[in-house]
Amino acid sequence: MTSLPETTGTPDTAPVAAGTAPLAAPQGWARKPSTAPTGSIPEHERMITDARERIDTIDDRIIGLIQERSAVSAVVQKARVEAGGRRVNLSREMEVLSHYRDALGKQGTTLAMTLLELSRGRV
Ligand SMILES: C=C(O[C@@H]1C=C(C(=O)O)C=C[C@H]1O)C(=O)O
Repeated sequence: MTSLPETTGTPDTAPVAAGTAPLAAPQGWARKPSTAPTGSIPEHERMITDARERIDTIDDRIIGLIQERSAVSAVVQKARVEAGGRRVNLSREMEVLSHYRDALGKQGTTLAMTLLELSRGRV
């Protein structure tokens, strides 16, 4: 089976700060002429198909984790409401947003807001 290339070597851009999208591809991604025999599936097509299968598998895991997160969040919300509190706790939500922003940058905040909405509905 064709293995996916590792991303090696020094990127041709400096490491990007959190919240900044890297624009340039790492070195080693330059276009090469195809050496595939006529009529066969080109190497890059197989590599893309393999990589997309991996992406679909990763996405399934992410979706499962989001569902698990929502279920755990619902337990916390229910317990608080049953104890006479509010379902939403904004200071805790700020911690969640900071966690994602620190790890992923500006889009991390957007992602965390979507996760919170999936976990507790719109406020
Ligand atoms: C789960 C909680 O309840 C709500 C849901 C949160 C979440 O899904 O992360 C965070 C804060 C609360 O608005 C909690 O307070 O921890």
